[in-house]
Amino acid sequence: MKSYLAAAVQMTSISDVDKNLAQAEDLIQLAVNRGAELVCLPENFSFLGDEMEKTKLSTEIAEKSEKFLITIAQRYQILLLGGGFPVPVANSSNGNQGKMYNTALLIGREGEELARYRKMHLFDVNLPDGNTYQESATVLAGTESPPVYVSEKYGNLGLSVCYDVRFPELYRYLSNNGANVLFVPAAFTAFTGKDHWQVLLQARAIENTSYVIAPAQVGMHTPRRQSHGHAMIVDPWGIVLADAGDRIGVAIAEIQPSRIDQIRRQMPSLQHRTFSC
Ligand SMILES: O=C(O)CNC(=O)[C@H](CS)NC(=O)CCC(=O)C(=O)O
Repeated sequence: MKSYLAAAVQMTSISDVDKNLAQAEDLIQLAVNRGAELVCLPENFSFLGDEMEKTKLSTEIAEKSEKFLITIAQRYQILLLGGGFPVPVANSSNGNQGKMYNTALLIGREGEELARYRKMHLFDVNLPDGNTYQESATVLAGTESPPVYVSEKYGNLGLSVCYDVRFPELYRYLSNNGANVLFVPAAFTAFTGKDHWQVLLQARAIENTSYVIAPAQVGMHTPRRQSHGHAMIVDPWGIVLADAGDRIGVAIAEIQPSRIDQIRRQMPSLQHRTFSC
């Protein structure tokens, strides 16, 4: 496997799907012009706004998001991760009427679906800044373990979404299943992000001796909702290779398979595990 460039996109999504997809394409084009072969979009890339509006529009958002990912992956001949968008729950029964899965989708260069993951951990948290988040009001938690897409060319790509990053067992599962590049697409809050975001990403990278690619939302989405930004790529030693800061843009870094092998030799902690819970 040769080295290649990966990009973590940082954008400010709002409640206008077409505008968001146009912004996403601009940033993808920027990344491709700089040589990226794997491009990752954050959670809520196609819609970030009122939860009720999201529920109402979920069929349209899902269709437009999937079509966009397929078209753009083919157009630019890249691997493209859509880091999270709502997909209505099929055959919903009893309490699940009208709910959706927060879905991440990885698409290949020919527009083929490579992996799909439904966010397992839902963000139901009251923050001290007065904001309350109740993701489970509109979203159903996924019940299938996250996938690892095994690729000769790009490494073994493990999927996750945002709040999942606080649950190290999910990433241990991914690395147990061969993952050495971990995706953490996010819309982290400004409040939690300033203290937790980078630390959590570096921890997941170090403890799994894996690359972490973390695209992010940034700035104000609604008058009350602000995201932390700092889309980044972390190497398997925990070093931040690229950080998009607090503006719209892309974080680009080289993924080197030889570096994964080298660090796993230098720090063989994955081989020294004795404890299982
Ligand atoms: O609210 C929306 O509009 C869309 N949903 C999200 O952005 C998701 C679920 S609420 N956000 C997170 O998971 C933030 C996690 C986080 O910030 C942390 O773990 O600290």
